Amino acid sequence: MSLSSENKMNVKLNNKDMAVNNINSEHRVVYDTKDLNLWYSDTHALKDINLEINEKEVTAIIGPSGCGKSTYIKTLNRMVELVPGVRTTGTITYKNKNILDKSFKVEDLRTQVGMVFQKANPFPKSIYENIAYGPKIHGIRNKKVLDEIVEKSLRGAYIWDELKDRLNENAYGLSGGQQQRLCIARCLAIQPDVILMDEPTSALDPKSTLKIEELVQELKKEFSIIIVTHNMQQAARISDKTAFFLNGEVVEFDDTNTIFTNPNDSRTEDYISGRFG
Ligand SMILES: Nc1ncnc2c1ncn2[C@@H]1O[C@H](COP(=O)(O)OP(=O)(O)OP(=O)(O)O)[C@@H](O)[C@H]1O
Repeated sequence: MSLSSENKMNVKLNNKDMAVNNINSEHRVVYDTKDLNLWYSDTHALKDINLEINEKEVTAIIGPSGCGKSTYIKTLNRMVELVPGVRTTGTITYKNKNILDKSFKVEDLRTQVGMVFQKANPFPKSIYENIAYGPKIHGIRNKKVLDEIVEKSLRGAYIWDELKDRLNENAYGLSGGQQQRLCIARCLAIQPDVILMDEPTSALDPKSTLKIEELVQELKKEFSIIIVTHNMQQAARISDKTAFFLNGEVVEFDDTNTIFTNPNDSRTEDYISGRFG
């Protein structure tokens, strides 16, 4: 994994730049979802979802409360199956394998797909141990190697300079925004292919939010990122593709620029212009 230098904070956020990015990009599909349905017992939460998510892009999932955004993102790492009574049909192909197939080992997925939650959830351990934990579980014991992983991961999450002299302090002593970037660094330490983010900035102030948004723009050079957000401006600023969910269905999935400037479906237009949701 080669992480970008901390100095590269030159982020292009306006629609024109995004359009140029989209035209120039030729990405392979990282997740191919076909005819996915999901039920929580009797609740039909996802209905006939078909989505091709490209690698090394930011894909935003938007839609009103209860439309199935979190359910979908948690299906991508099979976290959703921890809920009793969940049933799925259809397929999600990741690296040529259907991850919903019973024979697919969920552990294989967890080493390749990291997740960042709405509320930062560091372990009650030192900053260093938070990052070293995953690599240690995967058998890395050499202190020098762990030191390198910790530094690289914190640099990758643009938080090395802030934390390099505090590595032995408890992570609970960090601000909310710092804790969230620490959690992103913890994801990077397992060298994932994909980072799932479920409303990662909804509990943060505008300054911390901006830092995470800038970080996402840098991370997409190395990783595929799927982000659930309630924040329309955020989706418009940072994503390449946007999927609009409503009542468990995908109403529209397209280049973010198209979704926000020229949507096909009147329901998309109504939602992004704030007429409901
Ligand atoms: N653990 C669960 N058990 C039963 N039903 C659930 C569970 N989690 C979600 N649901 C239902 O599935 C549907 C989709 O919920 P989900 O949390 O995916 O929506 P969301 O779009 O992420 O909402 P929000 O924006 O409020 O987080 C809702 O009807 C919800 O009540």
